[in-house]
Amino acid sequence: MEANQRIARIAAHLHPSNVQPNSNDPLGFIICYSMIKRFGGVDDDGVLLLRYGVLNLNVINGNCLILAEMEGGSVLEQTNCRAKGGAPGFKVAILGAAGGIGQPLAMLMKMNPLVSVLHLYDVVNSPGVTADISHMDTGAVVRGFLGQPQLDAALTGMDLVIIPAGVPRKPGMTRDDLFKINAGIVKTLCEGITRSCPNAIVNLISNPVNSTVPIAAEVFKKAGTYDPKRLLGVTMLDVVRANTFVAEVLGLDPREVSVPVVGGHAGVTILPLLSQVKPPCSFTKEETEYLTKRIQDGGTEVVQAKAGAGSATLSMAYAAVKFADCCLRGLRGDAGIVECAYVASQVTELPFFATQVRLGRGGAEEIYQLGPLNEYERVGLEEAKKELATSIEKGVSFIRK
Ligand SMILES: NC(=O)C1=CN([C@@H]2O[C@H](COP(=O)(O)OP(=O)(O)OC[C@H]3O[C@@H](n4cnc5c(N)ncnc54)[C@H](O)[C@@H]3O)[C@@H](O)[C@H]2O)C=CC1
Ligand SMILES: O=C([O-])CC(=O)C(=O)O
Repeated sequence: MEANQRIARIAAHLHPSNVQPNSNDPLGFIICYSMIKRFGGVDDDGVLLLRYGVLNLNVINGNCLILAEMEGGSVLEQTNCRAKGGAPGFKVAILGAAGGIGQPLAMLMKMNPLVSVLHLYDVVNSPGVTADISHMDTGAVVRGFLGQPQLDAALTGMDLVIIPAGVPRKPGMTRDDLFKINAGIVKTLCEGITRSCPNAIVNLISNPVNSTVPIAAEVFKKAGTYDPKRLLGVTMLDVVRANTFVAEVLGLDPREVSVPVVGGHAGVTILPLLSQVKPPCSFTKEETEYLTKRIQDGGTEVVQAKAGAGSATLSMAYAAVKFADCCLRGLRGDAGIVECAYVASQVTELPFFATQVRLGRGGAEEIYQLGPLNEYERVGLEEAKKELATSIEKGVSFIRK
């Protein structure tokens, strides 16, 4: 029997969750190691013993094997397949999965019933995080990917890519101070997306979001894969904070409060629209000033409290999952999902702006206008736009230069 026929026969006997096509080789398959063992095991020389005969395999330590080009020596690669799933759902990749945000985000996404496959990519420690999270008895299959050579494999076939990769702030820094390092990281990761999953929804967390989203857009434009509806800067943490702080002032449960936060994600560009809070309410001048400042400085509050050990990670992971879940429900076709995000926009004269958007199968399918603003918010809007314009231009010229 031809080697490829034998591989196909092995594959045919496995549950679909244990076998998938190898995107690098049309005749190859990726098969879970545990299944290989069930079919007879691999001896010390890497010979796979099967009912159907013997395949010579070059085993690389790991849990998952890629079978390809079986004649004239085999090619196997590790992809760290640990769990089995098979439930219908979406394929999600987290880039920067071993970081302060990445780890709790990965854990929470593993708990999300809409996720069937979870790819965890980082340049360090992703095998450890993957092994750890893969023991959770939830449905999603988890696979780990380490370092740039595995970026494309991490991204292949993904429906949603969440990016918390990059350095965080230390006290005294602005988010813009992170541009130098994070701009290049975001560029590299987005280039991977253009190659491996150009139709995926992208949730960009890496700071400075006001600039990294324009960077991503330029990378996608350059590759001819740009769909503005599918690129979303994550500003959900501003909304989460606003809901919490407003609820404190009003003496309400934060889950009952909804505050639109528009503009961008840094300092004065974070503009909470307190005149549009639900349930409808009013604030004194002092309350308005206190709340606006606290929401705008929420990130700095955490950076200072962590005193050099990074910025918000746990609340950010919570916010990222809340937002990702909305994106997945939108992809599923659920109606009426509206959240704030930093997107390509015509709401103001700026090319990017955060507002409420309706999430659907295509991503941000509808972008809502700002609605009526009071005088305090109109002044804030002008200030926000000035700073945003500079940050957007900085991101665009990073790629165009
Ligand atoms: N949008 C938002 O609301 C928020 C954004 N952030 C931002 O998120 C980013 C990550 O923050 P943390 O998780 O606290 O930082 P962290 O340093 O704990 O984790 C970052 C991870 O990114 C990885 N990484 C670095 N270069 C990479 C590359 N080229 N490819 C893949 N992974 C790479 C690192 O190895 C590390 O595991 C920061 O830029 C931070 O400012 C943080 C909080 C809120
Ligand atoms: O403040 C930071 O550097 C991290 C961040 O974006 C936030 O917590 O909102």
